[in-house]
Amino acid sequence: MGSHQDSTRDDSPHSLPTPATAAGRAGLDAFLADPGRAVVVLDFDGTLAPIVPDPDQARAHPDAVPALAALAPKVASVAVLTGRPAEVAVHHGGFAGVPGLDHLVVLGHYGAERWDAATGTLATPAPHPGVAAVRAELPGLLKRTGAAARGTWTEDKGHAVAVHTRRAPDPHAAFEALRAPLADLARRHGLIVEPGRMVLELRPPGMDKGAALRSYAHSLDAACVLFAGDDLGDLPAYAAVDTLRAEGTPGLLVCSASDEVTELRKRADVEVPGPAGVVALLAALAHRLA
Ligand SMILES: O=P(O)(O)OC[C@H]1O[C@H](O[C@H]2O[C@H](CO)[C@@H](O)[C@H](O)[C@H]2O)[C@H](O)[C@@H](O)[C@@H]1O
Repeated sequence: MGSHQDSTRDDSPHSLPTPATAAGRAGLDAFLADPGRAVVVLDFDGTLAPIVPDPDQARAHPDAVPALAALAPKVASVAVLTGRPAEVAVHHGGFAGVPGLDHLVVLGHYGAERWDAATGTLATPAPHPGVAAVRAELPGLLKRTGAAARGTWTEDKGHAVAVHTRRAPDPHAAFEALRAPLADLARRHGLIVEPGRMVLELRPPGMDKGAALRSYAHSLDAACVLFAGDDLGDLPAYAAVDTLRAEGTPGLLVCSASDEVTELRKRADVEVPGPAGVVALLAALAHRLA
C-alpha cells in the first residue's frame, strides 16, 4: 500500500493522511464521525517505541505519551497491545499516573495479560509449564548450536522466553540458524514460536493479538477500530480488523514502516515512518477532535 497523502496534501503538522484504500477511508470517516465509540489499539515496540539493540533500553517516543493523553479522553478507549509483559510496557512507556491516560489498558503477552490504569491492577495467566522446561534447556541448545557464540542472547519474560539476534554480527544468519532448533524445542514442550524483528519467542499457544483485539473491541461495542503495528506478531490484529470490517465495523490499519518487516506495508491503509510517524498521526487525530 503506502503512505498515501495525495497531491493536494496539507503539510501542516496536524494534517491527517488520506488512507490508500476505500476501507481505510471509511474507517477514518467513521472514526471522525463518532470518536466516542472509536477504539484505538497500538503495538509497543517499533510502533510507539523506536527499535533499539537492548530491549531494556526501549522507551516510548518522547511525543507518544502527550499524544496519547490528548487523544484518549476523546475516544472510547486507548489500549496498548504488546508481546511484552504488560508491566514492562507500562514502565518503558511511562504510562502510569498520566493525566488523560487514567483509563489506559495495556494488554501484555499478546493479550494474555491485562493492566488497567484505572485500578493499577494486573490480571495475569497461570504459568505454562513448558516455559520452565524451555528455560532450563535453552542455554544448552544455544551452546550446542553455536548460537551463544554467535552473539544471541535470551530475554526471560516470565510467561515466555525470547531469543534475540539483533546484537549478533550477522543477525539474519543467526535468526535463520535458530528457527528449526527453537521450533523443535517449543513443540516438545507445548509452546509455539513467535517470530519478530530479530527475535524468536517461545510462548504458550492460545492467545494472539487478533483474538485480543477482537475481544477488546467487542467488549466496548466499538463502532470503529484503529490498529497500528509494525511486526509479524501484529498480522493477526490486522486480520481481526479485516474481519470486523466484514462484519460491519469500520477500521483503520496503520503501519509503522521499517525496512526490516514489509508484510504490514502491503496491507495497511496508512503507512507512516516508524514511531515518530505513528505519534504524529495520533497527535493529528487528537488535534482534529479538539
Ligand atoms: O508486540 P511488541 O510490543 O512489538 O513487542 C514485540 C517484541 O519487542 C521487543 O523486541 C523488539 O524490540 C527490541 C527493542 O527495540 C529490539 O531490540 C528487538 O530486536 C525487537 O524484536 C521485545 O524485546 C520482545 O520481548 C517483544 O516480544
